[in-house]
Amino acid sequence: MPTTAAPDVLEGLEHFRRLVALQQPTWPDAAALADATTHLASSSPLVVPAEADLLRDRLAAAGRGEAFLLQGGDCAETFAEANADRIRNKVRTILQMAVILTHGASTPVVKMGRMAGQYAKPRSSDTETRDGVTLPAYRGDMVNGHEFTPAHRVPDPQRLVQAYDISAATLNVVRAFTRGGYADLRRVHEWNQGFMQNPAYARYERTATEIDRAIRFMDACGADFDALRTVEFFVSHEALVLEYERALTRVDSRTGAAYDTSGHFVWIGERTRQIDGAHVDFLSRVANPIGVKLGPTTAPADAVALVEKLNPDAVPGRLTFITRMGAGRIREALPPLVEAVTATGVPVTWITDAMHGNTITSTSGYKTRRFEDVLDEVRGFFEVHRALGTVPGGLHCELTGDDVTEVLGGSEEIDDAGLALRYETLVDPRLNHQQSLEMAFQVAEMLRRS
Ligand SMILES: O=C[C@H](O)[C@H](O)COP(=O)(O)O
Ligand SMILES: C=C(OP(=O)(O)O)C(=O)O
Repeated sequence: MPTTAAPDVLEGLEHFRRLVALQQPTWPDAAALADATTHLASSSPLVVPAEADLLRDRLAAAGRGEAFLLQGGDCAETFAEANADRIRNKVRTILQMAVILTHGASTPVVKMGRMAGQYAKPRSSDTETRDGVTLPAYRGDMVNGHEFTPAHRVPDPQRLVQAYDISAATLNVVRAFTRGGYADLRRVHEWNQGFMQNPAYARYERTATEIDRAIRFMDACGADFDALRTVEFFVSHEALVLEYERALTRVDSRTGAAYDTSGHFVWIGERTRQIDGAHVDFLSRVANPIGVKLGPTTAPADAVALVEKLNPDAVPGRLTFITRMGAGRIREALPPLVEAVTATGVPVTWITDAMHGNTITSTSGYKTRRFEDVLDEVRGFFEVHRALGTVPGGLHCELTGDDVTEVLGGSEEIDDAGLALRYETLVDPRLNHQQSLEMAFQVAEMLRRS
């Protein structure tokens, strides 16, 4: 990775500091922050530009309807859970969903984790109050600790370094699982082991058997299966804490362009997508494929302005709009945006985040979502694109590979009381392993029809 760059590129990467950056931690110690970012700036990149370029091509294919993006992972990764078992469970869930989608809809699936960097969260409120005590809100392990004590809630810049180190270790495990034989399609049955006792798993098992039979047939015909041993797997996170993203941005000697090497794909959240804000400015200057979340209040003119600023050269795969409207709003809110953006002639990949517009509080007080609402938003997303003749390019989900009980419904019918059994997320509720597979079966049918 090169260290030299045209001065205007480097200067441009600092411009965000003159703009309003929402949702940033209030770091109490400027010198400690400078130490941490200096350390990060001299550390190795987590991903390299060529990988980001490859992903851009894959997302361009998804935007044309020649592939489908599956992006999933925790709402907020935690340092404590960055162990091989949890990482494997997440990777396996995404691989299983991808198999279901590929098999069900005969479409190549681009696999991407919300992983190896998803350590910072925007919050509705800067503070949290419990029993009369008010402390800074938890903003993700990259910023402060979840434990409700004054010491844990103070933003600590050393956490930026820890986030980098743990992301590097996570990526190492992800690369080992996806390239070292675990992801070999011939092991499609093994991924399901121990999960046979409910309808989603039984249905997965039937899919796996069909794939197995096809592979054995091709094997008998003398096909070469080396390509099945590894899968392409990309990592992504919300580019929220700009000190972290800036410190990991490097200039590519091949082209002189800047790349944010903290992940293959980074996105701007619904709360930080202001056209004249720091986040949009910073990501306009890196060459990675990037995303922007669009919520139900997005005006068509806002979406068009984002297209013009973030993809001025109309590069296919450069810009993904991740819509998160809510099941009740998507059918009205999405069409004007798609129409306005389509009229610009700039290629954009549209994907649905059917989680963030559907958050409710259960009667027992848990932040949750109804599986049926999530599914209905995905349905609405497909309907809108089908009606407009545009392409539903992918699915963005908060999910985990574990048997948590955070989202209501699904074939196990998690109810209000059931939420208490294994509610582990630190911020937003995730689909569990089984709900994720159920979702994939439903989406495969929608994709096949579209
Ligand atoms: O996943 C994201 C959350 O919706 C976001 O961080 C806000 O959460 P909050 O409303 O609990 O602060
Ligand atoms: C905060 C998130 O989403 P949004 O910006 O859409 O609210 C998220 O995806 O973690």
